[in-house]
Amino acid sequence: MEWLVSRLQSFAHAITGVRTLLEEHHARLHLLATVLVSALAFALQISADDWKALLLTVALVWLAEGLNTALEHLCDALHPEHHPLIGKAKDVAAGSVLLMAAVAVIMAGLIFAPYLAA
Ligand SMILES: Nc1ncnc2c1ncn2[C@@H]1O[C@H](COP(=O)(O)OP(=O)(O)OP(=O)(O)O)[C@@H](O)[C@H]1O
Repeated sequence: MEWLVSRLQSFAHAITGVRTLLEEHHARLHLLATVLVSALAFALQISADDWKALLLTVALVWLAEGLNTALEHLCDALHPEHHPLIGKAKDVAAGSVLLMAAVAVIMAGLIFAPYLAA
């Protein structure tokens, strides 16, 4: 029973983490993009394989954004003062989100183009 309560508490913490992530401006943009892309995929009735590629891409963008946000909070807690390495760490994390978002745009183009052209 104690084990179950502890697992449920961990789950609740994870839900809190998702809510905290959604307070971020960029995460809200990702949410909007996720909803729009999913709506388009439903409307175009894309294949199961295309859904798999799309969901994996969306998940990777969320993973990058979540880790970026976590790292920002960690940096701010551990070293609130300005430091060049903190700046570098934040820039690299933000850069990986940017790269992943660019890949996601290309992926969306590759997936949707054949349906839109048909
Ligand atoms: N403590 C710091 N030391 C050095 N540079 C910093 C520091 N904090 C932020 N920076 C620089 O400012 C940039 C923006 O940092 P910030 O934490 O505001 O991220 P952000 O992506 O603008 O956040 P948000 O998601 O709130 O828009 C960083 O990428 C980094 O270049």
